[in-house]
Amino acid sequence: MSEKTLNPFKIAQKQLKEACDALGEEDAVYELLSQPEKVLEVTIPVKMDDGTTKLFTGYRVQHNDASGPTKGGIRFHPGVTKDEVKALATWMTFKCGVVGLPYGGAKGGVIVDPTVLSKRELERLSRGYVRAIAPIIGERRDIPAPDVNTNGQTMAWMVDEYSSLRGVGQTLPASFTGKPVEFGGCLARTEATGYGVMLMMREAAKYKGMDIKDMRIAVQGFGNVGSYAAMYAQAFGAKVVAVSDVSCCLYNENGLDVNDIMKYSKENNKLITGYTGECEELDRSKIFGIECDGFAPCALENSITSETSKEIKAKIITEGANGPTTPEAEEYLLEKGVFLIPDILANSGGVIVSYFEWVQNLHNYYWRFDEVQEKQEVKMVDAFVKVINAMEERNVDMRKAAYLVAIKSLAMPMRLRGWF
Ligand SMILES: NC(=O)C1=CN([C@@H]2O[C@H](COP(=O)(O)OP(=O)(O)OC[C@H]3O[C@@H](n4cnc5c(N)ncnc54)[C@H](O)[C@@H]3O)[C@@H](O)[C@H]2O)C=CC1
Ligand SMILES: O=C(O)CCC(=O)C(=O)O
Repeated sequence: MSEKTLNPFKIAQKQLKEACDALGEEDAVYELLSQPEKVLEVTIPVKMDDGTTKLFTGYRVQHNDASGPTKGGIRFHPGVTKDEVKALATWMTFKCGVVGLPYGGAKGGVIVDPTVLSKRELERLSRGYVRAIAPIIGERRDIPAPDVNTNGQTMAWMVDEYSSLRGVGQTLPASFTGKPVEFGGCLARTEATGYGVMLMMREAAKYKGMDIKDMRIAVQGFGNVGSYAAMYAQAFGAKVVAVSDVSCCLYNENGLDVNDIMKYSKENNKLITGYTGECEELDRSKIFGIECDGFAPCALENSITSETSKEIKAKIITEGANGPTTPEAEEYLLEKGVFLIPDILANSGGVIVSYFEWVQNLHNYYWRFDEVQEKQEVKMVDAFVKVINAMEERNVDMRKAAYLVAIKSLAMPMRLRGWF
């Protein structure tokens, strides 16, 4: 099996096993966390614009609800598989655990190429998916959010559909997060994941005796996470020398104009190819070999393989994507002395601000943009310090340390509930 097609669920289980062994936890902790509690597979019939009906396969996986309702995004992508959604749900449990949110993990996915669907077809698919998973979700049970190829608009359709289905004669905004601000969304949620990725780059730089202002940074993926990661890297004073997406890599050793590229990509079907500002357009694979100090993979799983890791020049990697580094690549990078901030910590900003959105929806009281970012920063920097302490105390790498922190916080409620 090539590393690109490695089963992410097997990787998640391996990461968990290693951390449980390092902690000396009872076998029951590994057993309980190694399998999701619920896996729902659904078939969604969608009436297409040409009058035909197409069937789509979707999943919702709830991994563990010991600490609270489950939480996690919904992905629309042709490469979605049941095991990928199981892995993403598992990682969500540890992500919520490491930053201390009162949630367990979940994730959803639909096998679809959304780029070939019209807006109307996408709306019908989103509503159909919600009708199919409605029996197992809810604002106190499992709260979905956006992920790859879904956004605030998708969430708005889903809240609308879910609220009518529940038939209580009222809108239920807390049933989904990542909604548009005009429809119960939270200020700073759109920016949250990318902002958090660069908060972690900044803290990692400090820990390594560097200053983010002196860093050259490269970002893979220019969607929600990657574009805001690049924007905040620049806002923190770093030089963003390269960004890439599925279409190409843009490079300028003197620094790119990230805001201008964001504007261009919005007007160009969310792609950066053809941008005519000051830079070179390279093949997307060139992002790995860019001369830089910090690298943020913000696209999909398994992009840093044993092959691409050999090209990476960065001293710090912050994983904006979920599962971007294969175990083989990680081993090589750690041996080389690269400081790697794992996904469950680095990209936790999204679910942290989703939690803030949920709290605001339940209270119908809304916070300012700067209040949200301040609260996000406090949570992430606290978690960073906890993980660094665990790393130093136990002499393990950052990923294992993050799992140790998360597993400790998960084992207690499971024990108190009498699950083992
Ligand atoms: N949206 C969120 O709040 C969160 C997302 N994540 C993770 O971050 C990653 C990205 O998610 P989003 O930005 O939301 O998705 P998105 O759909 O907004 O963007 C994905 C980006 O990746 C690019 N891409 C796809 N294949 C690529 C390839 N082979 N090479 C280079 N670029 C490629 C796309 O062109 C696009 O720019 C995913 O792993 C997701 O699970 C993690 C935490 C929260
Ligand atoms: O915002 C959320 O609730 C979940 C975000 C997500 O799917 C993730 O962190 O991978």
